[in-house]
Amino acid sequence: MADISTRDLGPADHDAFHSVLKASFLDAESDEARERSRAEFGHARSLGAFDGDELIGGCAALDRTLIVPGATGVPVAAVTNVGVAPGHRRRGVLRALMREQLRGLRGRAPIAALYASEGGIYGRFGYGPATQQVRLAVPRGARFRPDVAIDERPVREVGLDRGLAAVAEHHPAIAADRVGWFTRHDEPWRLRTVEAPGRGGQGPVRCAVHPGGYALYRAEHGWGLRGPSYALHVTELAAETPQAYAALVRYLLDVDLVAEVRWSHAAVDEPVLAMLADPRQALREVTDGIWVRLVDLPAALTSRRYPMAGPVDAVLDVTDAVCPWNAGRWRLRIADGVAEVTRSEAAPSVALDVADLGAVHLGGTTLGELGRAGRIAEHSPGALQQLSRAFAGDRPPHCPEQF
Ligand SMILES: CC(=O)SCCNC(=O)CCNC(=O)[C@H](O)C(C)(C)COP(=O)(O)OP(=O)(O)OC[C@H]1O[C@@H](n2cnc3c(N)ncnc32)[C@H](O)[C@@H]1OP(=O)(O)O
Repeated sequence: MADISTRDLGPADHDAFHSVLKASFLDAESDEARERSRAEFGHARSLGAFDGDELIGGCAALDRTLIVPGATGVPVAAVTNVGVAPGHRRRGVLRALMREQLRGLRGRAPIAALYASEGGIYGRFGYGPATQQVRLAVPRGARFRPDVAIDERPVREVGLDRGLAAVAEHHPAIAADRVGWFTRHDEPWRLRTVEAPGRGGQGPVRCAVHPGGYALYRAEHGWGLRGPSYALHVTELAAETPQAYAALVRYLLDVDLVAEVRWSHAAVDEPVLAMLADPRQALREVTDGIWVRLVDLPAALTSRRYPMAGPVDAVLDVTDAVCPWNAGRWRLRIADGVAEVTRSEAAPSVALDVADLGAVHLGGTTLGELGRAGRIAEHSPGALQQLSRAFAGDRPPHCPEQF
């Protein structure tokens, strides 16, 4: 590692960074992908690792706003594009990048969030899995329960411009109380989610709009001996009322040629699950969603609310091997759902790692379940249960967006 250095990347570094990322993910390079990447690079803060003059690894962070418990939008560093060239791995390059990135994020965002390519990587850097997502598949024509009300106003297929106008119209109101959703004002989302070519045989993004919401989806063609067996892949389906949601799902479930409608980022409590007459028609696979890291512990814990909490006065003894400014004892007082966090010398109520606080930050994972796994030491009887309730949310957090 002695010969490895890190520094911020500027526009002149883009092409080398892009090549490292493509090599890291075993992707082919193309002019189109490079130009899309250049546009996104302009919105990100990117960091490179160099072996001499050669760029051999990097990572990036986008300045975004995330809805956290209490329905507050807080700044978050959305970490993405992490890669180390295949010939330079397992020599500590990622470790150097993560340390430097987190040092640089201090003072800019109280938390960082990312999707992990592999589940074994990021816990050691203080990230904890904070949301879950569901891969969901529902067969064409699956019937709704008779009591499901559908807003009968029509769903229409529209072009991308009108589809994005519908997103702009509906998304702010829908996202406002959805913990784990990003606010949507930004080009990176459009570049990554809408304009990127479909993977695995999926076509371009199509838009279906309803007066109360929208569906963005991609079609994957398929023809079998018994006839067509297309799949529709939902990129994002959001509606302001259950009736408008039902109208959009019904529309997708009834498209001709299609065998199955699939979500890759559905919520654990995706409403369609409770709408089906036969819930077994929905096949589900649950995976981790976004991982959260407290960059600045007191700023993070005070930037969210604790709607489920009674009064709390506890001392947390926190380990943080990567960001030493978070480590040590913190007194957490919560009153009326609002937290105050100060340094403390008092005896700890519980001892835990900063990654555990990241995991519970959005109110999905609970301190109780981490405690039952032996990850949290309780020094004051009852403290763990009290804190577990305080951090919990009333609905599973969910991030519908890949970044
Ligand atoms: C947010 C995102 O963008 S996620 C995308 C991450 N990128 C990828 O998956 C692309 C393919 N992989 C890579 O580019 C690289 O293998 C990386 C970035 C995952 C790791 O880079 P490296 O420089 O090899 O990691 P580094 O040597 O710093 O390892 C640090 C630690 O992580 C561990 N580690 C590294 N990669 C992995 C892995 N894939 N699974 C489990 N542990 C891992 C190392 O063993 C080491 O452990 P230690 O703390 O016990 O010593």
